Amino acid sequence: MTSQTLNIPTADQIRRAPKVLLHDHLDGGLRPGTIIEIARQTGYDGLPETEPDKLGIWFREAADSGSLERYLETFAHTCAVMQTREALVRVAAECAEDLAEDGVVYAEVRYAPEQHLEQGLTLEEVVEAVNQGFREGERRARESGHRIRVGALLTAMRHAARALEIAELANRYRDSGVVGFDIAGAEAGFPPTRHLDAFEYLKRENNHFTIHAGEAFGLPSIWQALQWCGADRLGHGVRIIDDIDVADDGTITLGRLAAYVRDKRIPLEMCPTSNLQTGAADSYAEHPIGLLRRLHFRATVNTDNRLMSGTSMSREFELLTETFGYTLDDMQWFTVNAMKSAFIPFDERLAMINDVIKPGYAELKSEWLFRQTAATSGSTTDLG
Ligand SMILES: O=c1[nH]cnc2c1ncn2[C@@H]1O[C@H](CO)[C@@H](O)[C@H]1O
Ligand SMILES: [Zn+2]
Repeated sequence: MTSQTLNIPTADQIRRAPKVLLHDHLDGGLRPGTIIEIARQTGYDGLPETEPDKLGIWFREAADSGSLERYLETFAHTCAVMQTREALVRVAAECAEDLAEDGVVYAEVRYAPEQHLEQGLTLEEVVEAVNQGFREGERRARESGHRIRVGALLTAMRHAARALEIAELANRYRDSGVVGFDIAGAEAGFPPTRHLDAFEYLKRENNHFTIHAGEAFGLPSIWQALQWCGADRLGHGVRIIDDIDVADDGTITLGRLAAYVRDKRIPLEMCPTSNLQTGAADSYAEHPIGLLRRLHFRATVNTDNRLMSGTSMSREFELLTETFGYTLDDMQWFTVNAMKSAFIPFDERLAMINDVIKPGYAELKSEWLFRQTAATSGSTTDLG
């Protein structure tokens, strides 16, 4: 047996390993208890449950519908309690804290400012409140011994018509906590080219954006996102699998689009559990991430919506480890892929890889080596 096949991480090692998250929705990751408290404070009486455990289960079950449209209906409740400055600061701070606690060292967290204006906040006030929350959460995480950096991605809703306005907002705050732009929401019937003006604007500004594509709709959506809109990354992108042919004898042939995605190292923000819930994949074992990793696509692992999917970065890696037998080396590969694909400047990404990620994994691997040596020399030392 080689070390490759042996250094499968334990759940505890997965949690302690430095992780990088590129695709996480702020309004998809609230603590159930927080939703209940803010609903009480602000007089929102539409919650389906008023006890935290039950509410958490309700979100997971309601999101487990097999359809993206139904999955998205659950966000009405989280957005309803994210309409005041105080609520946004709190939710963002808790998001940063929760991610740090889970071992995430760098995260890009997205939300749609246009969904937080119901009680009179302006777009700018929304962005500033969320930024304040992220800074507060980073500080609290540091105090409890965790190190995390969080950048915001501003999302425009693809069924609406505010993409250019939101892209301009992202550009205005690019040196103050906002690292890029995204579009989200129902995919079928809302092609990314509807928002071409926003993407062209951002390109002229040398700014960065990702596009949810190839989740609930197939190759045409991915093709438009890349070749018409010029996306730097793909949110999900799982349907790229439709352009990869695996013959009975195992021969693999990439179509032109899949070859382009791999050749150009286009990052795929993959979210396995979310994909199972919306019907974009049938099981973990059949999730395209297995094949895409083997073919060396620039695949990354993400949570999408921790509340609706009942997940975390550690949980996603545990599931992948159980399914595909991934080792610490695989986990490091996904993590370095993600860090390389982040929207912060190159020198800062490099510093994260060299100063945080590589030393973190080296330490975990040395624990494993030490345990192997102890085992072969008959020692019973338990390294915990
Ligand atoms: O997986 C997804 N696909 C498409 N849209 C999504 C997904 N998850 C969340 N949102 C949408 O993005 C908005 C801003 O965060 C959320 O309110 C939700 O409507
Ligand atoms: Zn998403």
